[in-house]
Amino acid sequence: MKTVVVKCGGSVLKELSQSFFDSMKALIDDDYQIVFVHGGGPEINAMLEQMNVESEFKNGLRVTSEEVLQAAELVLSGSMNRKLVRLLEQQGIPAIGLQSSDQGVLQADFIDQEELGFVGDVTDVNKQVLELFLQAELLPVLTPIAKGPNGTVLNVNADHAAGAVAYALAADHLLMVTDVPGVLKDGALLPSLTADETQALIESGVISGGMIPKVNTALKALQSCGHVHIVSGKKPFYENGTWHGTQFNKEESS
Ligand SMILES: Nc1ncnc2c1ncn2[C@@H]1O[C@H](COP(=O)(O)OP(=O)(O)O)[C@@H](O)[C@H]1O
Ligand SMILES: CC(=O)N[C@@H](CCC(=O)OP(=O)(O)O)C(=O)O
Repeated sequence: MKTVVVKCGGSVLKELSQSFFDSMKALIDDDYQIVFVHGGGPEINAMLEQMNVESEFKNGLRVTSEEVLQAAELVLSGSMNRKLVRLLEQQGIPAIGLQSSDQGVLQADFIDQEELGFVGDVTDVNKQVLELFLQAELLPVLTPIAKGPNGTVLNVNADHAAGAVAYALAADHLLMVTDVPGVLKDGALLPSLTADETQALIESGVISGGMIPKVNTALKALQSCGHVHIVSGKKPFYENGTWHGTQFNKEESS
């Protein structure tokens, strides 16, 4: 069985199109098993605004105080996870929502507690739990909240969480679904990128903001995962065995 890890950004969760779900069903028909990891950054921002709590990002990571962590958990597990599971079930795709700190589905360590607070990098994934659900033909839907050391709970960037899951499962494909058709340059889609080309686009500022953790995850994932794609959730991403969006390729050895 081939495995695809799908990361869905908060920017597009509300706008997933019917054609996106048709591509999901096409993958299932072609015998792929799927694990979902979702974000919810914009929704956490909205919640923090309502609470009058300031929030700051450093290198694409949200500085997470205890108060921010509570809001993030509330939004991610209480709202975004529920919405995504229901959407999948409405489409006839049996899914199960998992709060990833439970049973150490995701385990993480602090990145830099002083600088970032309760923010983690995934150190381990409880594959057994995921495999249990996959065997039962239930699509696991994971929050990017991890079990930290000494009873802590850590906020993980959802792109990084998806990369870690793809690595742990030795997934064949990592798909990062966002609100743009892929990596763009001057408005045009770049259908394929090597690591060197991607690095040059970051340095020239063509790739910026939220696209940076995404492409960095893509490059890291290439070390363990055969195929990495950034695609739009508003359009079909897989049709008749063909993948759309930007595909990342290992450098050709010279
Ligand atoms: N070169 C680029 N090509 C496409 N999008 C880019 C690029 N550079 C920056 N971006 C921005 O990255 C955004 C996607 O990242 P983000 O908003 O964090 O998405 P998500 O919530 O899906 O993780 C796009 O909406 C776009 O504004
Ligand atoms: C540490 C960190 O930055 N965590 C992210 C988790 C959600 C996320 O990554 O959501 P998107 O995929 O929609 O950006 C946050 O708090 O926003």
